[in-house]
Amino acid sequence: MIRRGLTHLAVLRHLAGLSWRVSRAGSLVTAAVFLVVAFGSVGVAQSQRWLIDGLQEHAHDQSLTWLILPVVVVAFAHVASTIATRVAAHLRVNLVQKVEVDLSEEVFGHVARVPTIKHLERSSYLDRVYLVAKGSGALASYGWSIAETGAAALMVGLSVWLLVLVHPALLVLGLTTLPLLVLAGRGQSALRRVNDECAEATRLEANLHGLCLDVDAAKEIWISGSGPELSTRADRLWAEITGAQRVPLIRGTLLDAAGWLCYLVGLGGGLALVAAEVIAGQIGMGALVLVASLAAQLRMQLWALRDNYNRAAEAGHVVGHYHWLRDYAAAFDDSPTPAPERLTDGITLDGVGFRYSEDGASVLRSISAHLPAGSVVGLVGINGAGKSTLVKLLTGLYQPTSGRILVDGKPLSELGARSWASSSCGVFQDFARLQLPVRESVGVGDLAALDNTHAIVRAVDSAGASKLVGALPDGLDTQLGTIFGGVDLSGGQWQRIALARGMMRTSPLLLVLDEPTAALDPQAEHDLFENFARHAREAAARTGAVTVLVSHRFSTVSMADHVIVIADGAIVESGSHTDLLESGGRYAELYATQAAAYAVPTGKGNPLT
Ligand SMILES: Nc1ncnc2c1ncn2[C@@H]1O[C@H](COP(=O)(O)OP(=O)(O)OP(=O)(O)O)[C@@H](O)[C@H]1O
Repeated sequence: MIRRGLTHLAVLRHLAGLSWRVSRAGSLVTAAVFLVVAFGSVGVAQSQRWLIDGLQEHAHDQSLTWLILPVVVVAFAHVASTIATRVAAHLRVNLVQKVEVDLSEEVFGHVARVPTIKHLERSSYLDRVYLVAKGSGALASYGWSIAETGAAALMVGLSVWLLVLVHPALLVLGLTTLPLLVLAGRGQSALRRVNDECAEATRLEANLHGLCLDVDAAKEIWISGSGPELSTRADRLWAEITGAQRVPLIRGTLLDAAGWLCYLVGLGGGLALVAAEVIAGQIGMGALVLVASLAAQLRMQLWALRDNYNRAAEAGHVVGHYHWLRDYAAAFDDSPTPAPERLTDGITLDGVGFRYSEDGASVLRSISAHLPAGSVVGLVGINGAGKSTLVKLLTGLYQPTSGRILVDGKPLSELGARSWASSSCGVFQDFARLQLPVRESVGVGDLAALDNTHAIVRAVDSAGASKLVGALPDGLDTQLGTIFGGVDLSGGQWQRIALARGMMRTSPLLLVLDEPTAALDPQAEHDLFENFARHAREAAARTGAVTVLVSHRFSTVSMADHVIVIADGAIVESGSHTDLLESGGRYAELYATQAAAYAVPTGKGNPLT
């Protein structure tokens, strides 16, 4: 409980800092106007009482000069309160919007700075990231919502106090406001719980609708005619979500109505009591006007208090998710030992096992192998054998569930995922099509060299993409992709751009090529490997880099120094291409099947050596 309170305080301090940073003057002026609003409405009621009491006191005076001051004060209080309320709302919205922009950047910054991908592949993590991103608007106004809740509570308190001054029994009217506040909060918190539970369904619904607008999915959706079905499924999900929200919404409305009923009974009783006192001559007419005026204001103040409280509670709920994300990202900040400058021994897999979730099946089992510094290692296996998963572990995107990976004898887990990520480069089978100008789409492969045209041209050349880029209307400055009015590329051309991106780093310790040539024609593949061979040799000479090559094409795999065959998550064979062919095992079997199907040439020339 105390820890939770401290967490909320820390987040509030952080938000105040953000607000101060985006606009000092705005923060100060908003706070000042906000105080005027907080005390303004009580001032209005009090000045009205002063005016009415004055009327009774001077009932027999001929001169009306005493009236000037109270009338001016009442008019001023009204005008000031109305203007200040509008100005405060405007200033607040303006300030909160600016804070929200910073906060959203921060949230996506946290997501981007996590060097692993578990949080992007696990639905429970994605739900929380989604809830933080969706709630950043509420979170940005957390401080103001609390302050406005406090101010509204103060106004309610002052109004009740003025009522008690008229007659102590009116305290009961004040007490009748409590059920309204307590009951309204209950309904909202039940709704928040349902929204959390529906986070996955909400993401799925948005995803299904998004598919209908996705240019890559459009072809399949159109040919299969699945568009209406996808839309129906999305609508069904939406109906489920709104159905789940219905019960807490109805419950909340009923509780709200019960709270207001309680207040109205108190108000009726209070007005009747004061009217009786006025008739009996116990108190003045001004008191009745004050009670009527305060009762009207109290209703507005209660609305404000309830709404602000709900907003603050909503933001407070997001704090938990926000803090989780911050902690999760910060856990990767410590890099006790940076990655070495170069590899001397290589990378060792020591009994590595892995499963994607605690209750899921083992995807890798007891993998032990040594990948010598400067070598090219091929990974072979049928679909789903575990090759890409092993690559994810080698690049530090996931931690092994059992066993360890050693880099020059040091556990990879101790190197710090970020440091190791910046020492790795590569291309993955599900490469990204970054719809940016070519120089950026390639340059982001090494952020430090993003403005280095020479480095970008070299990478484009290494990926065999010079001819492609030369033919584009603005060369390196050509915008890629049609979403932003640029040029679209073929699958193989996109893959070359991804390859160029993967070749931006010139001194990596680990090069990964996971199905790098799947979309390339045979000539392009041959050219690419000649270029790649040069890149790998240079990297091996400079840093002792290990190259891991995943491919279903045996003409490609045969270029590796060492081949590891994986089946059902375990190593079933390893050795050189020649040795494995001679041993007549699993590798030879797969090779023969492919040779029969595609007539693979049997030449053993290896451009990597
Ligand atoms: N993010 C994930 N969450 C859960 N299971 C996964 C995930 N990614 C892969 N798997 C499972 O892990 C197993 C191995 O997948 P992996 O992608 O490593 O195989 P692969 O050998 O690279 O296959 P392919 O040749 O088809 O690329 C498969 O059964 C797959 O369903």
